[in-house]
Amino acid sequence: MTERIVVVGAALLDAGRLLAARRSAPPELAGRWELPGGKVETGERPEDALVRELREELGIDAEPVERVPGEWPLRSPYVLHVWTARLRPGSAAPRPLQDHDDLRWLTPDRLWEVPWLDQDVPAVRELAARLGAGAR
Ligand SMILES: Nc1nc2c([nH]c(=O)n2[C@H]2C[C@H](O)[C@@H](COP(=O)(O)OP(=O)(O)OP(=O)(O)O)O2)c(=O)[nH]1
Repeated sequence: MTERIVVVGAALLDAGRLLAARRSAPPELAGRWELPGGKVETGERPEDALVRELREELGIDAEPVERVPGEWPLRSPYVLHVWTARLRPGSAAPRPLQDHDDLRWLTPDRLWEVPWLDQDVPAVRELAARLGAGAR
């Protein structure tokens, strides 16, 4: 059996808004929106992977808050785990430095205004429920 690899995605929240990031690569994912993050490396704690990826991709200093219960399948062997996170005091504002070419802070009523990656929709639905947003 192929080993599964955890991808940590951040539900970065600020003033009740969720940060969505538009992928710039690879071509099959470009133009679709996702939760910023990336693969957990061998021996790395998921929270540490999240902080590392958010620093690399967005230039921010983030604090993981809690794991959102659940696990969502991505392209094999990857599975998505989601953690809520917030900006630490003094952090720079997020910028699309790597992997993304646009960012948007979405209020709960606008969560579905961006074309999420198909495989992210169940996780975003879970976040919508937690944020008290409308269903889709
Ligand atoms: N970060 C992230 N990746 C996602 C999401 N949904 C989804 O299918 N993926 C896929 C895209 C990639 O195939 C894989 C994560 O790759 P990545 O490119 O973000 O991770 P990474 O920085 O660790 O990768 P690498 O370039 O160092 O190999 O998971 C999502 O919401 N967030």
